[in-house]
Amino acid sequence: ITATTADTTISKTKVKMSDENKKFKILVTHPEVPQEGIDLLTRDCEVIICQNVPTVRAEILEKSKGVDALLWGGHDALNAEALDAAGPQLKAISTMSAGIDYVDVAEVKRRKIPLGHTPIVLNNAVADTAVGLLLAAARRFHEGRLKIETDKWEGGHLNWMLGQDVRDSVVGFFGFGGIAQTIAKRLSGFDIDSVLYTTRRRVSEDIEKEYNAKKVDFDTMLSQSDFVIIASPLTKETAGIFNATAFGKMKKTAVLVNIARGGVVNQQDLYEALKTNQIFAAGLDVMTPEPLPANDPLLSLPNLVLLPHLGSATQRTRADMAVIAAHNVLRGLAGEPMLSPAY
Ligand SMILES: O=C(O)[C@H](O)CO
Repeated sequence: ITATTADTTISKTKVKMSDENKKFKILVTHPEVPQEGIDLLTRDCEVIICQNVPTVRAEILEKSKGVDALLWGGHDALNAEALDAAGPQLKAISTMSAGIDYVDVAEVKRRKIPLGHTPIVLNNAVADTAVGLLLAAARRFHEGRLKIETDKWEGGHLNWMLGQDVRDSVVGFFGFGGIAQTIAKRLSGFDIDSVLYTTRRRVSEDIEKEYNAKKVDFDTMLSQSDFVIIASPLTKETAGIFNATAFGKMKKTAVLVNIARGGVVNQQDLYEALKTNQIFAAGLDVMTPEPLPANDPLLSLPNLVLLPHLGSATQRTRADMAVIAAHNVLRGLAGEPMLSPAY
């Protein structure tokens, strides 16, 4: 098994018993963690599973008391309070997500607790979602549906509801890790011209060559891209970076896609940019807050395609995430390096 392909066959990870020859105790904080992951944990350990959906913090804190490991199934804050509730015997934690913006990583690190997460196995599913949003926004799928619903289908025109072409376009990425590269791979099949990317570190020359990609600064990426795809983690540095100033630098024909975290975008500024046609359209899988209330002004925009954070939501991907998270936890308990360590 590797972190790239979650193989659900029997793993080689063998968990040693603790000193007292008792089984390690693991809390799974979400009742819907796929069985494939639970099966791995129950082979050698005692597993406690929280019962509430959506998760109830009090239940998680109560049940985590005295456990050796946590499989953190939801996006609840994983902070000092949660670590204190578990107690000093806690030896390993894994989330079941790629993004870990809800984890106080510094605090986990300070306590020297190995922390894992589940990137890579969701690259394909999230990239599919990104391409879907890009096409839907560029070709006005949501607006088209609204036209039909409101009896405004204007037959007979040649220039009605024209969208943006993907072929020969320049695609800009904010963040160019595994998910972004998987999106670029898919888009190369749409005959795009080139990729511009903004990251802290340059990717390898081989990767640049493969995707005809060039590292540029943020402003250049914004001003020269026909499509701008946000694929970066949410950090202090990236929070709200897509604001009025950024939208002002983008082409009027540009399409924005966000499959990362809602907090990277200043949503009020995005609303204005779409409402005033400063940019052409946007497709968001992530927003602030989640769930977005049904009366949010964003829902009134015809040039905005919205999805309720479905990026990694396929059966296979969820199962893969559970398997990787389970292996992370088991390896942490065994004192071995995790499959995908978060730090
Ligand atoms: O970060 C992730 O893994 C995705 O957003 C799904 O939670």
